[in-house]
Amino acid sequence: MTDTASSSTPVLGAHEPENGQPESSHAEVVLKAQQMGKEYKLYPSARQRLKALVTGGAYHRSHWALQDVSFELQRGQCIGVIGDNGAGKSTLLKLLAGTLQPSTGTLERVGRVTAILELGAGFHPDFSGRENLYFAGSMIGIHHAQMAELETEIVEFAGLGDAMNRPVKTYSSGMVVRLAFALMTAIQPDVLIVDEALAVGDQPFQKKCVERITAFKENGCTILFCSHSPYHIRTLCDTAMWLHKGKIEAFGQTEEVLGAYLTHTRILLQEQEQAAEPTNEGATDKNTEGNAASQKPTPVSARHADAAHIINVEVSHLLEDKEGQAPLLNSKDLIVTITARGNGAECPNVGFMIEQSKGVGITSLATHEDKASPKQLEDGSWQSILTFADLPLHSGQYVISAFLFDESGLVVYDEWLRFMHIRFLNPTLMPGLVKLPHTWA
Ligand SMILES: Nc1ncnc2c1ncn2[C@@H]1O[C@H](COP(=O)(O)OP(=O)(O)OP(=O)(O)O)[C@@H](O)[C@H]1O
Repeated sequence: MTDTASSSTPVLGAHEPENGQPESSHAEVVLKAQQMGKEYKLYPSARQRLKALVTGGAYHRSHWALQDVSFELQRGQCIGVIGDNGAGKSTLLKLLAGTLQPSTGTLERVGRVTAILELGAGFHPDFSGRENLYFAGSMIGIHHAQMAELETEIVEFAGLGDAMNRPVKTYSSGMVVRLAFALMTAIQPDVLIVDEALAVGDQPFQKKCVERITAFKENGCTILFCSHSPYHIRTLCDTAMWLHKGKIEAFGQTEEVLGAYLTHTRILLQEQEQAAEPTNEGATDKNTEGNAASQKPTPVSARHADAAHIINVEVSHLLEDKEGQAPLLNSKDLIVTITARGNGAECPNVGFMIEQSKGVGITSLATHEDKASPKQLEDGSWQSILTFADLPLHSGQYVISAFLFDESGLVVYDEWLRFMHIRFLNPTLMPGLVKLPHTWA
């Protein structure tokens, strides 16, 4: 694959203020992207690429790694960038670092931007670690005299001992990370961009890096941090950006965005597992055929031709479906309004059940059990509004059912079995299914 928009890509990069803009501690916004996009041009062969260069013709296929990305970063913010493989994270970081140019849109940056991207690629493999400090340092604007002052501190942080005098090509990837991180963070930048660097180092070194990043942040440095590790994102970042297929899917408080992303990954995993398993679910549950259409709320008439009694079940605060996903409950409270018709003047009872999407039951409730009869409406129908305040479920996908019983609660008149799938995001991320009432002593 080729990128015609970029020339050779310096991967350890630090950039001085652009447009002659002075570094200012008053400027709150340090990075501003507007409708930024990145197109990679893919040529079927080197010959086609050459032909395109010579003739100016279009012999490529476009691949938009990023599209319509707009956001602002403020001084002192620490942003975690998350997303599936190929979502566009590295491309975004390279654009922000200035090692790639956007194909569309604009990017404004203030101050010194330092990026730790593909580690070690800025080092000369035949030079020793120590020589590389001067070599790679000069490429990021640290001149010889300044490096002589910084050298001791960098060598100490890297903790490579005598290996500093060996050629970098003999280093393990962990050793390269140590050297690169120590060098790139020797001078605090205004914006620090880190792409997965911490995933390579060992635990004690990761801790040192986290401490340095935290200290930078406290000193007002803006940090962009791409990682597949929810732990690191949560520890370091106050804000998170979820990139999905080259677009911003969510941007906001870390817990919320991470929660949404983890739910997405769990659902993906579940779908992959289901696709891998031979399924006989259809035999056990005729109402959930496992396709996206069966997960959408459907009017009763379409659902059960013979369901004469339950007129409507409405769940409040549901966000619209996205790409065939179950709708998302956009509230901490689950509020369900069940409207039903009884038998003549009889006051019926209604029931409600929540299950995990795979059919693991969580709770079943009924008005006759709770001694909470439905209220009669003017048109003669009956209505119950069920509220689960501060829903104690963990993030995940759930399926709900509604039932209509007779006055005694013994006869089932009608049922909407697993008629609606919903997703719920609990901002607190904990493993498990439900947060049980509890006390600590
Ligand atoms: N130089 C390139 N030429 C063509 N396509 C590219 C190039 N670099 C990346 N891509 C494509 O752009 C998309 C985004 O890639 P990118 O590396 O930014 O994703 P990512 O989110 O960092 O993925 P990962 O988590 O796997 O590192 C992918 O489809 C990738 O195949």
